[in-house]
Amino acid sequence: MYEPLTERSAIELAERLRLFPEDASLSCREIGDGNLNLVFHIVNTKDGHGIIIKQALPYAKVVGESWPLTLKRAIIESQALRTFASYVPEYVPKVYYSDESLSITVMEDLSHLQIARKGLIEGKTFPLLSEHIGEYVAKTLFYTSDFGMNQQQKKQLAQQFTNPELCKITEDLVFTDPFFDHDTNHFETELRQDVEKLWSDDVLKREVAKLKRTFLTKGDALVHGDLHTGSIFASETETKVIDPEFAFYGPFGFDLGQFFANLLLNALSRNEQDRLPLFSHVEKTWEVFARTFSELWETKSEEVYAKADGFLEDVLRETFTEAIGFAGCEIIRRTIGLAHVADLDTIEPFQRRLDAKRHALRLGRELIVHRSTMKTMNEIKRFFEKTSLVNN
Ligand SMILES: Nc1ncnc2c1ncn2[C@@H]1O[C@H](COP(=O)(O)OP(=O)(O)O)[C@@H](O)[C@H]1O
Ligand SMILES: CSC[C@H]1O[C@H](OP(=O)(O)O)[C@H](O)[C@@H]1O
Repeated sequence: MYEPLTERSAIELAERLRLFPEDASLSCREIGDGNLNLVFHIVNTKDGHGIIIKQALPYAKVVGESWPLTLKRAIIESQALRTFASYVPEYVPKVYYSDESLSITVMEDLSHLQIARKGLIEGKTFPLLSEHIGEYVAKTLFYTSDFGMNQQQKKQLAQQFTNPELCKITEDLVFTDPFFDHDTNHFETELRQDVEKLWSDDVLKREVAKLKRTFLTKGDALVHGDLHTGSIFASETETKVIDPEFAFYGPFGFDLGQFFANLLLNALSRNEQDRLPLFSHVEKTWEVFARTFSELWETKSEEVYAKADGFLEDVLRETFTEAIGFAGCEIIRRTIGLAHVADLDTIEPFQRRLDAKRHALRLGRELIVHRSTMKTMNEIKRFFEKTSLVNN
């Protein structure tokens, strides 16, 4: 049954599904710019109305057929979008249709918005981004956790979202390969000395090992699993989170950590005077997350220990520490691992790019190693400045 779609067969599929009026005149373009999947944008040229058909390939697009990858990720993605929509419909695209045998999700066209990473690289700030993402993360985590849903149902949901192949990608590419001399890594020859220093840093490795263990074992809630700024569409007023094919039952701090890291990666690409909006986004995301999660905990939790003195504070503290450590791993892997980010890779001139990447490696390390002693999110700015010192 499965066959990769073409622009022609994607239009035929849209017609068969009757997603447009009978007299529509459809055009289609494959616009996928991610690492893994095909994305078809189909538009009715008569009224400009569009839809998106996303299809998984049986391999990782960025590497090719030599890296086979489960098609099951498409059904995980459509089910995750639907699950998240039940808690935060305003922050996810509508799913119109999905088909497991074709590995497709047909969804709302968000082309009126811009991928946040692209906008941030252009210097935009998206004023509501952190407020929206803080609320999105708080609600999706709380409502899918043992605090916000029936604990028996949670176990069933966790089973449904068992996602071993995609988790393995993260275990390798985020938590392992960048910290060893592995052939998936790639980086500028000029960074070799800095990278080798990292590979021989036993203090760092011990801390990354603990973070990897947390990722492997801690099933707090249904996490998005790949919440970087390329997975977020935004405008001045709207925010939508796409691409949850890495969703699984993971630690509370994971999505926050990925998001913080990608904000900081953008800050690393900017001149000093233009970084403040990114630090503000990090602080605001945490503030909104902690406030929303606490309100839900106090008003909606059915867990008897939710009322235990200090328990909420303990959970928030643990989430905060995890998020900072995960952010450090994500910063390092996006600098020297397999999957880079345009924020760093497009910095010109070359010397400035190298400086920013060295800064990224120092910042990532400090966040990982000192995560337990950090008390407030505004300390991230202090670490950022401390690690920018040229003679560091
Ligand atoms: N709902 C959507 N509306 C408009 N464009 C989309 C939508 N979903 C994805 N895209 C486009 O396709 C690109 C790749 O999508 P993404 O889900 O990130 O794919 P991958 O899983 O391969 O990373 C996005 O960067 C965006 O340009
Ligand atoms: C071989 S997958 C590499 C990388 O790609 C994923 O991101 P995306 O699908 O959003 O481009 C994920 O971050 C993986 O770690």
